[in-house]
Amino acid sequence: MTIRTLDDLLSEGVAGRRVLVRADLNVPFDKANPSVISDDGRIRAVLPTIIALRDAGARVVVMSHLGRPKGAPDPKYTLAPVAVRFSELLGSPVVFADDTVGASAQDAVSRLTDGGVVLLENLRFNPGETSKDEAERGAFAAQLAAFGDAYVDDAFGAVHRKHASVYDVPALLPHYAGGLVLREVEVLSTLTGNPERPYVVVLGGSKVSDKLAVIQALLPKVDTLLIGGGMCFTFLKALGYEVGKSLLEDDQVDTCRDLLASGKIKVPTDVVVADRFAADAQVDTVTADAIPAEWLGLDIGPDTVAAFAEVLGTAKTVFWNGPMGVFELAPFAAGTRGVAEAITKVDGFTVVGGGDSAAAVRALGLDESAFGHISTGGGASLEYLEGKTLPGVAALEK
Ligand SMILES: Nc1ncnc2c1ncn2[C@@H]1O[C@H](COP(=O)(O)OP(=O)(O)O)[C@@H](O)[C@H]1O
Ligand SMILES: O=C(OP(=O)(O)O)[C@H](O)COP(=O)(O)O
Repeated sequence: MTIRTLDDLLSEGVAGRRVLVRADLNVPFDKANPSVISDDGRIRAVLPTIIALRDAGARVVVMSHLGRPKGAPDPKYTLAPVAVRFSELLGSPVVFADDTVGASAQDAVSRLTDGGVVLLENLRFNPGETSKDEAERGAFAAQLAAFGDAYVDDAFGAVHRKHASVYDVPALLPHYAGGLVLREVEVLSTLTGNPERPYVVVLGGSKVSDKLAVIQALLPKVDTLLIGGGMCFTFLKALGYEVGKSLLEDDQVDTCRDLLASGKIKVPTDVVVADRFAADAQVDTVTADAIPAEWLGLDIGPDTVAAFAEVLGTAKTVFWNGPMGVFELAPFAAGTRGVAEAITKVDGFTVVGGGDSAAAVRALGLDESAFGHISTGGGASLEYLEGKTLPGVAALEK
């Protein structure tokens, strides 16, 4: 099945046409200063698509989610600061609509002139975006589709979500893949064929339940899986250790025990623990079987970094998603830094995927060019590597 691309749309001519672009502007904010964007990589990643459309005279309507609000407006998750940064990077105005499909959005879209850009408020403020009910999703999709004459998906980080803006809108409009989606899929496809071995996958981060589901499918394809970050504690619990107040998916402990039986998974042997989730917390490094009851694990320890680096030293293909610890706070950044540095030394093809993982590479001042590819999508990359059909890609193929 062929996918029509942004270039196809541009060659059809877009001057004066309204083009609805799904972007993934789900950027991280500074933990100490929550109104400040700490990494604008995802905004930069979609700029070529927006610039091409703007310069061709399209009327561009951009839509995105931010975080995981619960289907209702929540000021904590407004895209307003993203619109400001977006406009700075674009070098031209971005009109922010302070609702998604309501009066403000309708007004902003109706006032668009050729080459103008509107950003709608967070899609997830509307329950229809993420609903499992097809009719509810479809109704929201119809409201969004009314804003466009064509649809471009350049939200690689969200193509694994069967959400209205990703899956249902393309069924209602002529649809095209943006350059970012095409490039990401092209690079990741080199890992699904016959990756050079040893093939090592490193997983961390905080979206524990999402990722535990992926591990099962990924295990047969990889030689070694290194587990750090928030997800390691469910595995440590499966080994019979107490994990204090660390992130834990209690109902997944049995699954983790089964996964460990594969013999391919390495988990931390030491952990950096803290008495609370804060940069000025009391901090200690303990063996993985000695996490104090009231404390929480916020990074992998130095012995684990050394053991992971040894495995990575022999790897020929590496995929890494999810920070090894809370790298945003200095006392918990060493694990992520150590593993990232080990990956930069790999004599083979390396891919880093995920909004926060890519942000970590930049925040820690690592050389981005030392990685083979830095993907904007963590969960999306993982599901692609797992061999799953991605709803967003399937919708573009139809
Ligand atoms: N031990 C831990 N406990 C709590 N949060 C963690 C831990 N280790 C890493 N994290 C957090 O995980 C977040 C990133 O997770 P995730 O969204 O899954 O990664 P990505 O965006 O790269 O896919 C970071 O903000 C980091 O602070
Ligand atoms: O941040 C994202 O994914 P990632 O953390 O897996 O890279 C995407 O914006 C998707 O967000 P979601 O996992 O809340 O659907």
